[in-house]
Amino acid sequence: MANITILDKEFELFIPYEKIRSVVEKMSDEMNAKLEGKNPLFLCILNGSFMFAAEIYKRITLLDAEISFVKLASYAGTSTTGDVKELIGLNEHLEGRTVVVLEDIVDTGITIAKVIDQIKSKNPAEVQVATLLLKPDALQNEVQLDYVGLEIPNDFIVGYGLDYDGRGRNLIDIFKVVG
Ligand SMILES: O=P(O)(O)OC[C@H]1O[C@H](OP(=O)(O)OP(=O)(O)O)[C@H](O)[C@@H]1O
Ligand SMILES: Nc1nc2[nH]cnc2c(=O)[nH]1
Repeated sequence: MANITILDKEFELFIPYEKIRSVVEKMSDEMNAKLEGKNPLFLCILNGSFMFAAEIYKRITLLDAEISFVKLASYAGTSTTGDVKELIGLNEHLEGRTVVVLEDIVDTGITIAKVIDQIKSKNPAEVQVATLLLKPDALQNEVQLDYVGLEIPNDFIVGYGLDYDGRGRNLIDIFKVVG
């Protein structure tokens, strides 16, 4: 496939959709087995995870499963640490529930660590974390990951929900930056 250009960057095909689909199928099989008999709440972390979450969730066969959509929003905090991030859109009571976080990518691990902290503060019975992609060489801290689709090198990627400056989320395959 020919390279594509988004804004000022060139990208080459990296993970074709057929590969993504087989990874998603394997992950959802694993979740169906591990979550049997539970009433799990899947939490899609917007924006990037919308496509991954939809494809996982339609393969979840548990009749007691539920899904919700949340976003980690930044706002100018007054704390000395500067940037404060808060999970918004979470209306469900998490107390006593099994929560399964759905992320498209864990890069530095900063986002998922914040998400896990905020979910745990609401006293769920258990938190499980699923990510389609993991960049092991970029991870800054150890993070809890229960389901990992693919480990990838530390290159910038777009497609399948992931954007470059708002563009490229609609690409069905995943592309990586050239150069
Ligand atoms: O491990 P990290 O280095 O924290 O990076 C991972 C996060 O980066 C992306 O989100 P982004 O902040 O770009 O927002 P978006 O999902 O709305 O595109 C992605 O969806 C993850 O949530
Ligand atoms: N689009 C995109 N978002 C990211 N967030 C963290 N890593 C990445 C990446 O490689 N691509």
